[in-house]
Amino acid sequence: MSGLRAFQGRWFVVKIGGELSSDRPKLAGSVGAAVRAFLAAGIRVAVIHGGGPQATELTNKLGLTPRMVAGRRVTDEATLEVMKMTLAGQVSVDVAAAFRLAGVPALCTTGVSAGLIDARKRAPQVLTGAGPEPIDLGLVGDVVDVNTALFERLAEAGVVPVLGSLSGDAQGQVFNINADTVATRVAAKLRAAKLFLVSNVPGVLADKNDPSTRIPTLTPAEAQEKIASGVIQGGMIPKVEESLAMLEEGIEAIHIVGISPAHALLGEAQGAGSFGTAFLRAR
Ligand SMILES: Nc1ncnc2c1ncn2[C@@H]1O[C@H](COP(=O)(O)OP(=O)(O)O)[C@@H](O)[C@H]1O
Ligand SMILES: CC(=O)N[C@@H](CCC(=O)OP(=O)(O)O)C(=O)O
Repeated sequence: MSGLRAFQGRWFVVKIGGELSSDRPKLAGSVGAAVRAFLAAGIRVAVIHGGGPQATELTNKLGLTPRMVAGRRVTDEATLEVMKMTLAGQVSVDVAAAFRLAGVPALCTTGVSAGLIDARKRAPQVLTGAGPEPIDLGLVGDVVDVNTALFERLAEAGVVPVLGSLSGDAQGQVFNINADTVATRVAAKLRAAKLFLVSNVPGVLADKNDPSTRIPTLTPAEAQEKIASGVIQGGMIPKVEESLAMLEEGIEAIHIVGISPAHALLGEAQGAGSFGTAFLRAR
């Protein structure tokens, strides 16, 4: 625990993938317990959660067809309704319940609230792995600004802001944003000491089907090579790309870490590369 004291007064941002919210005791015993330890060490904590799997499941139940391009969801009006129901509904409440179980004072909402995350529509752009043409993802946003003053006030009040990855603009439009993207932007704006992307895999794997092949640390060049050679695929591509883009923006270290074992997040916070994959700015 003593190693954590070095981060007193700094921010840690923790992103949890949507699928982790379905097992409340597991989420409470891993991420919840780690966040409690961070707070006890005087660290400020913000949490961003996704809800991709739940959204896909509800989309299918409604008889609609989910469409993902390079790990991002093409979002029309009907899809945005589904994202509101899952991110601001089911997943938000399940995450709140897990943090209650862990004894963490989490205030669960979305980036739309009080302009915590200000966004605008993402212009069509070329996406890695999706061909040479620019892709229009519909009602998908880019983060324009983060209300860091409100994050600070919430932290001073002893509250952990927990945001589903919806955002909005001052005209009242709501946007869907990949939760990894929101987390990297929030961490950069808060000049976080650490960003943790907690997922269902223990880190970046040399063989994505073999959890024993975890790569402890990666330089930006090594990570780019692993994307180009196809070692890093699917949902891991935006995670790694967003991480690399933000490393130069003031975040000291970004860690991709699993939900198992329960002490993985806490252990990774105390020793980079010990339980996950760490991207370090200066190596
Ligand atoms: N080299 C790799 N190492 C680890 N995971 C990988 C790799 N390549 C692809 N993946 C896939 O990326 C997934 C994690 O991304 P994603 O499902 O988007 O996570 P989350 O929902 O937590 O954001 C893993 O479940 C895995 O199938
Ligand atoms: C634009 C975009 O792709 N948004 C994501 C937001 C949720 C998310 O990122 O959830 P996970 O962290 O569980 O993957 C989506 O619609 O799936």
